[in-house]
Amino acid sequence: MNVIEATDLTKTYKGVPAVDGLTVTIKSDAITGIIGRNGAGKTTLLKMLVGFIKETSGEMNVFSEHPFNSLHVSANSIFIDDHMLFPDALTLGELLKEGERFYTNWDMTFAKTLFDYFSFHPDQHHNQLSKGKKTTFNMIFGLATRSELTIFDEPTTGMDAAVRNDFYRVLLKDYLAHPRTILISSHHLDEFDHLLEDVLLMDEGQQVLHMPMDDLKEYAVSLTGPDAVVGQWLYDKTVLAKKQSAPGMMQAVVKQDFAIEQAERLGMKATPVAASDVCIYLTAKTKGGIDDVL
Ligand SMILES: Nc1ncnc2c1ncn2[C@@H]1O[C@H](COP(=O)(O)OP(=O)(O)OP(=O)(O)O)[C@@H](O)[C@H]1O
Repeated sequence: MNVIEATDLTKTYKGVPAVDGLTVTIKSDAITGIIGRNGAGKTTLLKMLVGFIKETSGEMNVFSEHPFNSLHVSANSIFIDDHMLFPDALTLGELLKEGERFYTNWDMTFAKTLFDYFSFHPDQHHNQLSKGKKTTFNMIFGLATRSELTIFDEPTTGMDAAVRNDFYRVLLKDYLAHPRTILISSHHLDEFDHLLEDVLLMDEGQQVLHMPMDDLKEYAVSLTGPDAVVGQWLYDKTVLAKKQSAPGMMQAVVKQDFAIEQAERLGMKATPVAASDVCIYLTAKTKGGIDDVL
């Protein structure tokens, strides 16, 4: 079943598209990564899905309802990012109690276990926490809601490496015990690719690809060999990147839609390309790198 269905979805700001004609379906009970470079439109898409902002055009359904102003969508979804606002007057302990009051699936035992593990104190206030502690509390709150649609927008901002590892482990364990639809947006696919079932890669408000993580891992291959051999091989292939790897030798990253043994028989060395690198190649700008402008 699909929790999210969007057709030709567009959001513009002063005529400039942030999300640009996106057609996508997201299936239920899976963890999907929303990946893209800065400004790709990830946050804008996610905020439309939870009804925080309204689309400019196109159609969108979440739990078969239009999410903007939908009580059903807001009661069954949560959007977690590092700007989450909580009332300053309430302590962290009181915030957990409010969570329990509002969210029907709230798990207080789970929330308190994590609260203690990460050394929070019930009398602390959210606005007095450090940046990393704020995102850690937000993560606890978001997971404890057990919302049918749980969205993390850049969830590990400010967390140190140990807390980031803990976050991904907790997320996976909790998801396996309580499957639900989880979206995680990030630039850093390599950090959490082991959690994902599907990946939606965005660029300039549009979908670049949307596929199972396992397929993305095999999407491309790197071939290295003599210039003439690789050059000849590439003429009917989809080339993601190429460079001179040594004098007379070329390295090319190509879409893997051929039998690798064929390339190896011609003397090329084939090596796998990590899913995160595939995303980087597919969204690389053609203007060149920073070294070309400075
Ligand atoms: N409230 C707004 N007013 C005007 N432009 C906006 C607004 N929100 C987003 N944009 C623009 O829309 C585009 C997409 O922004 P968005 O925040 O959705 O991207 P993102 O993929 O989440 O980026 P990042 O990874 O940097 O957080 C950007 O060009 C951004 O400047």
